[in-house]
Amino acid sequence: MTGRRAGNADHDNEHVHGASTTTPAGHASRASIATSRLASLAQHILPLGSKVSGKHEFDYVIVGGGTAGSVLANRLTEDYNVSVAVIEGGPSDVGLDRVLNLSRWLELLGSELDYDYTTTAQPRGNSDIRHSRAKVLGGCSSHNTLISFRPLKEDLDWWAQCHGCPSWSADKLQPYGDRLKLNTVPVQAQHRNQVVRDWVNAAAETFDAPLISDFNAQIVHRDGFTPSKGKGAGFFSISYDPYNGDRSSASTSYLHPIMPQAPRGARKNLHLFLETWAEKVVFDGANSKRIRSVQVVQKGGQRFEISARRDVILCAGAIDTPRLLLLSGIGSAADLASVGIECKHDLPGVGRNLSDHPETIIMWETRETPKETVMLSDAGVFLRVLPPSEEPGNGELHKDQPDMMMHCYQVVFGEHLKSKGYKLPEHAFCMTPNIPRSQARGTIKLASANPADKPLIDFKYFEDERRYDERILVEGLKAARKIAQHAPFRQHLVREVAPGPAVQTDEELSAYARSVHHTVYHPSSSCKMGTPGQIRREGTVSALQGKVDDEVVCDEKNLKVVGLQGLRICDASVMPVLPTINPMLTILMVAERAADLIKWDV
Ligand SMILES: Cc1cc2nc3c(=O)[nH]c(=O)nc-3n(C[C@H](O)[C@H](O)[C@H](O)COP(=O)(O)OP(=O)(O)OC[C@H]3O[C@@H](n4cnc5c(N)ncnc54)[C@H](O)[C@@H]3O)c2cc1C
Repeated sequence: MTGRRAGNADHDNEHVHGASTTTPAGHASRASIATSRLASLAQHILPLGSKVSGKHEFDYVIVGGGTAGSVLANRLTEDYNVSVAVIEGGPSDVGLDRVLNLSRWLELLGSELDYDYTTTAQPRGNSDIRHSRAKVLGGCSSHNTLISFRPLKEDLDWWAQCHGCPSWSADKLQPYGDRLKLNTVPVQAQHRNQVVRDWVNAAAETFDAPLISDFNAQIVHRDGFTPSKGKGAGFFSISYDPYNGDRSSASTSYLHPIMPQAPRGARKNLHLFLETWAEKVVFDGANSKRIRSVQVVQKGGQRFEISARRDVILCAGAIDTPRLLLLSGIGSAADLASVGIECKHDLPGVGRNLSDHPETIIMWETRETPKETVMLSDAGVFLRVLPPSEEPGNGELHKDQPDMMMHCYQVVFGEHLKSKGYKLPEHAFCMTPNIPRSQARGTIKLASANPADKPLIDFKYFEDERRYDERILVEGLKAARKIAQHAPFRQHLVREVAPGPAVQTDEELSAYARSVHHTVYHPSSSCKMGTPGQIRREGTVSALQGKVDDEVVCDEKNLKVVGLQGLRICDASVMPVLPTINPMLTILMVAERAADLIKWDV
């Protein structure tokens, strides 16, 4: 099995396509469709508070029914006097087994439910990475692996102390983790196989790292990785139903209970525009700094505007939120001019500061593939591989925190090995060292003024000034080899397939690591929040430190786009830097807190 497979024909979701794209204008024709399911779906097309005269107007318009968007849609509609529209590019996930069954996640990559972005050429990295981004209700939480970590205290305090975000310190954001609706539990006993059990023990014993039985309990209640100085190994916590393997995604947790099929029926103040693409945000004719509506186009080609009495909230993710802003004339005036778009609001930070967690891979041939698993990558290890003095920028805060993390895969996870000429075995075990605090910062720019053209995504992998990123991967590969020597785990391994025993020096390991590297699929920070006018305390380019940070896109107090009214952002793009851990729960928590800020209209 490689990382990608073409998706099946989507016969399992046809029942939601038509109804889900219904608009108020199309109400009568849709209601006549002769199925009770569609009739019930049609009920919530006339939300309280909206005008029905063919004009689509709501209190809030959320662009993107993904991870963060689902939380906001739920929380804002808790007040039945408030109407909310969600504009989602993909279909509903209701009834889609290959989405709802977590073990089938690999089938979704590269399918029609994936925007499947590519990158620009990466001179120091791998130019062949395809960045999956889900095109379905629930967004990436509907096709990811649902590994679920609460953020480290040190990461949130880093936002507060070093990145101009005092409102998002650990004491302010961490309590929102207790409010999350997902069912997050450590991988259950029936899903733990002997190979991964042996690997977890080998990792812990090799590095004298504690065995962690519940990562989130450790992070929230036991001082995280501080007592072990950045080390820990264990089975992950995953958001799933251990009984049947179903996803517990943002959609199943926050939207399904308030959609028409829910036992208690739909919230009538929630309107889902599915398979509807937001092309741009539209300025108010009478106020050049106020956003009035969103121009959308539906699958059938119907184009119209959806207006917000209060706010448009962009939740389209770290790639599509900056793309949408740029297409709307909000961004760097020079960059917009270069593609022939009139600049309506000069905001240079849009699409800058793009970050990711790059990972590399080391693979061994094994004799067989174990059967028990949640989703093929059930455990991980955190380590400290460089001395604290090497920690870039914020050494004090992160001196006792991990600087390298590895997932394991109990299958042949070899997309980039194959394309680089490695012959892949039938059975394999892989370790994938990644860079929790990568120093590379990239950009998202438009290729043209045509909204249909995919953007130019340049992560600038391994271009950081200090070459910190590649050193973490080199040390990660060495750590993986040490784990592989530990009994009884080593008895599962036949031979090292990639990079292979001939690759030994740091230079060789770095060249290999970078040539086959992949992504943990965590693009973020491309419309970062901060304090307008803040001075940069740290950054990857030393010459910019001490200068006013012109990359702030939204105000950390309220997530409003700097200099505009009626426009907020809430998704992975606002995090000023990625947290050390896999970010989904952090993004959900940001959305939970954003809902409060919006309700209180800060
Ligand atoms: C394969 C994969 C595995 C991952 N595994 C994990 C993991 O195990 N643990 C973890 O913590 N993180 C994981 N991640 C990362 C995590 O899922 C994402 O960081 C997170 O879900 C992003 O949330 P978001 O709200 O920013 O965006 P999304 O969840 O991507 O939501 C954006 C939504 O906006 C919609 N949209 C975009 N543009 C438009 C437009 N113009 N008009 C209308 N709709 C639009 C999209 O269809 C989508 O539904 C993984 C990601 C991937 C891709």
